[in-house]
Amino acid sequence: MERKANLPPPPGSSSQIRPIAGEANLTSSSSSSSSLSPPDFLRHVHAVFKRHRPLGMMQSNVTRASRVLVSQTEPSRSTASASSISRNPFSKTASQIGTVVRATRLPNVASDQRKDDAAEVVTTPQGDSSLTPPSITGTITTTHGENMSPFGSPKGDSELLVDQKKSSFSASSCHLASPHALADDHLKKDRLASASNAHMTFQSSSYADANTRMTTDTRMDEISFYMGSLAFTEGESYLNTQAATNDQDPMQQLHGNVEVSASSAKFGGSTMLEKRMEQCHNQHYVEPTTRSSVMGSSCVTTTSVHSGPTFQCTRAPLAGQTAFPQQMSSSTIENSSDVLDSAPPEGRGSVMKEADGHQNHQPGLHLGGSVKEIGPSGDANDLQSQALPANNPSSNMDLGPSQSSKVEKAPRKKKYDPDVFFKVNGKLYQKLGKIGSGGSSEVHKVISSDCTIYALKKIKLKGRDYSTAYGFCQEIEYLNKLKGKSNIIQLVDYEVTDKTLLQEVVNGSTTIKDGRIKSDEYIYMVLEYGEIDLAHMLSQKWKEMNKSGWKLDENWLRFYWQQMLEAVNTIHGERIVHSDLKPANFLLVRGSLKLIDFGIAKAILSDTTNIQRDAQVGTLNYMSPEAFMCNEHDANGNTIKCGRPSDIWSLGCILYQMVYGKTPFAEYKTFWTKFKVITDRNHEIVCEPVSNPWLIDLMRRCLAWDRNQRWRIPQLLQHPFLVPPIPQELPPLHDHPSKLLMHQLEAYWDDPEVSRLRSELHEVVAKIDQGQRDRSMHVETNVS
Ligand SMILES: Nc1ncnc2c1ncn2[C@@H]1O[C@H](COP(=O)(O)OP(=O)(O)OP(=O)(O)O)[C@@H](O)[C@H]1O
Repeated sequence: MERKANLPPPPGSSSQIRPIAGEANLTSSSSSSSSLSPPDFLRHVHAVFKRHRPLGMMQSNVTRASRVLVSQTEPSRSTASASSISRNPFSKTASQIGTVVRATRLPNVASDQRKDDAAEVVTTPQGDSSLTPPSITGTITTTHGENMSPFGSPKGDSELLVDQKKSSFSASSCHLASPHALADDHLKKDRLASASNAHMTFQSSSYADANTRMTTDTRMDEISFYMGSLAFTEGESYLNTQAATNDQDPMQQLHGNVEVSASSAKFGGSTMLEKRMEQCHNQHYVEPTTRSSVMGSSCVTTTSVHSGPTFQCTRAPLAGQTAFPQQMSSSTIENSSDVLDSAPPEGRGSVMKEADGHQNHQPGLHLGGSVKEIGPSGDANDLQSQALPANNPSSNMDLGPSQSSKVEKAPRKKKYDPDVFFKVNGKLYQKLGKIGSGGSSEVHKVISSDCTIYALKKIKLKGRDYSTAYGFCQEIEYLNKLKGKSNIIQLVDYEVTDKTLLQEVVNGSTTIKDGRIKSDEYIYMVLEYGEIDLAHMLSQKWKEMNKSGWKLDENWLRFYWQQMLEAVNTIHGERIVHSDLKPANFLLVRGSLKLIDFGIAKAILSDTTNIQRDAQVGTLNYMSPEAFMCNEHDANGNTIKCGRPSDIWSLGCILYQMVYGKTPFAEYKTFWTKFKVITDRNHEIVCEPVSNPWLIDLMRRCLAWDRNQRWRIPQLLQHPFLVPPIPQELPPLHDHPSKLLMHQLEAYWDDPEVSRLRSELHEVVAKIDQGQRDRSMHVETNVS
């Protein structure tokens, strides 16, 4: 993004994670923010206009393993099989899904072949991206002493977001609510700003940066800091569109502002709201409105110069809720110009909808929350019922009786700056930075109008043939199938912009055999956002270990290994083989690993049938022998197929990497040397001794050359490395620790090294026993 440099810096440096404030901090930050006097506040605003924010660190520096796409060896075969079955990737039943066979993903091998060694954990990561933010709980005390209970949210960052918003909200409510009860400084602020006719609409959210997360103790001065970038950056489109509202009906503008005030006033009292409503209706004047907005990496800010200071804040909807009634800031934006739709994103997808997804707004939801809250009568429903018909953006303006007499204007064509926003199904997502890219896609961190952070995967279709593009859509199918599975990244929304492809997908067949997509078409996928992937975590871990000389942390390993197994078990249970398991495809989301990237996943036709690939794909360092030889024939003339065991092999490679810091075939640098050694059944994988011999056993179970010898996930979950055997007989507690140790060592009876240690220990224990006997005899003698 060309405008990166103009954004303010993230809340912490790229290499630091700011500590998350606890409850006390939240409270105090709320109040501190609210106590910032207007001159201070404005000074901060001015000051930050001069500051710059490097966003470059949003993009990962860690080199990653990349998938290799090898040209289809037997395309006709797979095509044939595909043609005989339903190929609708959006079909819902397991049997239908099982019949889907994907077309060759990328026809051009050379152009898509990527570096494959990059994921070695010793690569230098972006140093600061490995920390997992703790989720925040606690209550926030508003300026009115209300305790706002924390929101538990299952969404990516929403816990943090919500808390931050509440924190900001408390600051905002102090301006609007119960003006009579306001502290002097608040009154001064209000007057001062009113005198200058400065209406400031403030919308704030916090969310994680790619590398650091904004803590909940963000103060008003920090928030104003972020506001600084608004005049220079992405907010331009807002600025323009918001400013364009000057030609709107003045009453609409007034009502828009009144509504904001009112919504905020809800939290503390309505006196000021009523006064303002009255003022608006009686005076029939309007100030020229100038607005600008920015969403920096940690804050969304909207300012508008209008009448009276108003701070407002949104709260992100939680899963299961439709929208927050307090979603006023986005509503305000929507009021005047381009809309950040406040409708909850869950469960929407364009592919099954009409192709005109862009116009498929849900106007009732733009201001639904606010309208409910602020009917002049005070009845939450009276304005809701006045919602204008769909696709009429001005419906959001329908805020009071005075409007009904106005002449309706033609709906304004909504514009947005594509450099700043992505639009998916009519919903805008502001770009916050690129967080990754793969062979066929780029992934951006984005923020929605409800201040939720998402990852937006954008797959470029231009130049692809239709069958390849159709294949891309399968990722959507799998993610839909895996909806609700806690260890799989969740798909929130998606859109296929190419109408022909869309039609193909809806029809469930690729009728267009030839021809490429010529125009700029994309597949957009809005995904739950992951803070860091396992590749980064590993490199961070190894850096720490190298620095401190620590040995492998077995419990750390167990913790994540088990989660990886469970995630893969989930997809295998759904008859899906991932086919591209590698550390970069495990994302940490709120402390748990989740599986991503089903771009080359395959459905298993039945439990007894393996997948026959139409292309060799995967990431070389993690590719199983059979993946290299897929579609070839073995010594008995059988076709070599890939299935669940192929994923087990990849898991074995990841485990090996976690243990040794490199993949088992890392030293073989070229494709051909890798191919040769991996497909050689006599090649012995070197496993250096480690402190826990079960670990070596575990790796061997996963990396058995013969796929039939590899353990399945249920077995792996019971492997003694994860579930250490409990000694049959526990020694009495008063026994010497050496005896306890001996009992524990008995669990490892088959390890020669352990049995040597055990016999040594046995001698020690015998001596201890003898010593104890001698001592007790001595005591007895003395006593007698
Ligand atoms: N939901 C997400 N949250 C955060 N980061 C993500 C998310 N999805 C993807 N990424 C980042 O983007 C990178 C590329 O995404 P993904 O693997 O889905 O794309 P791809 O084109 O299939 O890549 P590849 O060809 O390497 O498999 C990931 O490695 C990860 O770092």
